[in-house]
Amino acid sequence: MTGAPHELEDLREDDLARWLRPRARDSHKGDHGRVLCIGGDSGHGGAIMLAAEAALRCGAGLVDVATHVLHVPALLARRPEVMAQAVDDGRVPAALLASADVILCGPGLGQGDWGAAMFAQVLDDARPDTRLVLDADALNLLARRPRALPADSILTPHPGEAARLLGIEASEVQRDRAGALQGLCARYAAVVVLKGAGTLVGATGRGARRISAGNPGMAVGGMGDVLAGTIAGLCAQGLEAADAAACGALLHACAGDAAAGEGGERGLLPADLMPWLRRLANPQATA
Ligand SMILES: NC(=O)C1=CN([C@@H]2O[C@H](COP(=O)(O)OP(=O)(O)OC[C@H]3O[C@@H](n4cnc5c(N)ncnc54)[C@H](OP(=O)(O)O)[C@@H]3O)[C@@H](O)[C@H]2O)[C@@H](O)CC1
Ligand SMILES: Nc1ncnc2c1ncn2[C@@H]1O[C@H](COP(=O)(O)OP(=O)(O)O)[C@@H](O)[C@H]1O
Repeated sequence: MTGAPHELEDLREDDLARWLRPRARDSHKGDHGRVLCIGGDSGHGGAIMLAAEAALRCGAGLVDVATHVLHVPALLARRPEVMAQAVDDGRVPAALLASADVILCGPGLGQGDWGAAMFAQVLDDARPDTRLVLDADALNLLARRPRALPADSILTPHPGEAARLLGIEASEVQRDRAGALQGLCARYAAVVVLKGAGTLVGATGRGARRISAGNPGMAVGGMGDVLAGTIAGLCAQGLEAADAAACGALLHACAGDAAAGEGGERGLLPADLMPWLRRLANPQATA
């Protein structure tokens, strides 16, 4: 993000090619990063599955998942490429934390003891150079007990979560989305993606970016989980935090529009975005 703090840059689909360059012919999976997805408490297994699949479809080299024991068979049946580990005691295996380039924490995590313990473990024990993407219940836990975050952490609140993080009402966030974005970046010293129609992406001291792609068909449970996985997958491939957040939000919104173009907005499902994420993540191939 290069703009002065007061500038607002509108991003369009063409901008994807700025960040999504062709791969080196001799690259291997280790070059494309390892993402650890943490979440999916009882009743919310789909959230972490969608996030993990999105990370893979955006090109992450390796994806681990730490989730509730109940969800492991379904996850592996749907996506055998994911390396899933059951966590029943609220402790993520140390080896998983140590090997992650990016940790996505929050989709379906819940706010009970199980999720809270893993969230605290991530903040306490992740390597200092591991990038964090915090979504959904990780944001709710952070709002309940604010803590300093590692540099360049990425937060992906919807207006309800943004309101909890700022201690205000969601209607106030929506009345002044740019102000709320600025407030979140400053309060948490993080890169922030404020979701919703006209998603805004910001980071302290830099101009915000706005994404007008996306459509109301995307207003359905699980769509934000796909976004979080998308951003984590791009981060793992070496994009800087602010660029991974902007590129991920743009890619996700354009995939939502492409998928809606096929069958309409109403009834659009988060999983419908997966083939489009892949296609749009290779802009040179589709140009
Ligand atoms: N398949 C799965 O496994 C799925 C699992 N999921 C997982 O479930 C977990 C909890 O998710 P959740 O949806 O229950 O809680 P959350 O999103 O905080 O909503 C609660 C309240 O917040 C508000 N609010 C929300 N959006 C708003 C907006 N745009 N603008 C303004 N306000 C907004 C709104 O309050 P209201 O305005 O109705 O008072 C709403 O009722 C989480 O971990 C997630 O990953 C889901 O992703 C679904 C699919
Ligand atoms: N009307 C809309 N226009 C554009 N994008 C939307 C619209 N409604 C929702 N979205 C997008 O869909 C996603 C919804 O995320 P979120 O509310 O976190 O859902 P969930 O928590 O169920 O996964 C966000 O990326 C948001 O920007």
